[in-house]
Amino acid sequence: MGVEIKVDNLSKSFGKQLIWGNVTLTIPAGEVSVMLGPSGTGKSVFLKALIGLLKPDEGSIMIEGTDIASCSEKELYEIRKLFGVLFQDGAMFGSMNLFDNVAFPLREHTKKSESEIRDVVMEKMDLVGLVGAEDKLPGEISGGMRKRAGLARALVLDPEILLIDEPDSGLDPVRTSFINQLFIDLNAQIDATFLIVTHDINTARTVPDNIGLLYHRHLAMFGPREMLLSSEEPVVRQFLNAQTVGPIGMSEEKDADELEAEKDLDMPPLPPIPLQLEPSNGMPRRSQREPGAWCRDNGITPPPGSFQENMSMVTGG
Ligand SMILES: Nc1ncnc2c1ncn2[C@@H]1O[C@H](COP(=O)(O)OP(=O)(O)OP(=O)(O)O)[C@@H](O)[C@H]1O
Repeated sequence: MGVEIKVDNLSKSFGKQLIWGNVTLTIPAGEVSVMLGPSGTGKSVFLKALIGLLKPDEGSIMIEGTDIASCSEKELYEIRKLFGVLFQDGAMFGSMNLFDNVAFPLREHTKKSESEIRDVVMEKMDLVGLVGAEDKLPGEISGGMRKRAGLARALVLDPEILLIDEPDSGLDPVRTSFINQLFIDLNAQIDATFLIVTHDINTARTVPDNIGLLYHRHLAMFGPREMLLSSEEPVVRQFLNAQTVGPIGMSEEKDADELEAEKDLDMPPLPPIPLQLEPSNGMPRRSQREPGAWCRDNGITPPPGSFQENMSMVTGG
């Protein structure tokens, strides 16, 4: 289950404004990947390109032999059936209760009977922990519950790829932890390919198998979590450790004067790499790797104290 997304040399501009160029990466099948980047670097534009809502100017996006960037509307319609999308606010219809919101894609895209629809909806409501809330209106529930309902709706057509746009927006740290745990538990159960766009450094450090970083109109790096968390590359290191020293400034890149002023400042040492979040039932996910395996296989010594239980969260410096 889960399919690979192979992106090659992708570029997108609006008018004269280049959003990003030469983006090349393979999002592995069945794994959880996170895309990070400062505000305005085009993370949402990237998600929209993946589902064919925005056409890139150059490059290809191959999914199961179809190039999303150049295929016909008919092919796009077919390929979109592989996707589930969770938008930032859950994108619920305000006048429909949660049951009808979650049932909506089934009523639109399948010929299932109402009793079959009820079974699927209740199964997905159960997966996201919302059984009992079917009759509630979106306006009557918390932001966290709305996201869960959006997730249930994204799951009803049994997607092979789940795209999730800023799941932590508007959520407190506890709700964010719960929803992160839900993603890991879901990935273990359905084995779909997950791509999560987020600003939350703690999510990026603990949840995914892979991390990507969009910065300054290009993809700075994409690879296994341990590769980025042990990277000395200044942009990656600054962003993933939420530091002020480094090339990223308040409004994207620092200018020459700012960089000159901090040239004698050392970047703080890399913090330990935390353990990756595991499924709550203790059964490993198919794509889960042993802690430290990537570092060991690549001859990298992880920062001291890495992969220990009960490590405190990164708070930056
Ligand atoms: N349809 C559009 N037409 C013109 N410009 C657009 C369009 N969509 C996005 N942009 C521009 O593309 C840039 C990247 O936007 P995007 O929303 O993808 O950034 P982001 O990285 O997701 O930001 P944030 O983290 O703040 O959500 C912005 O400058 C935005 O104004």
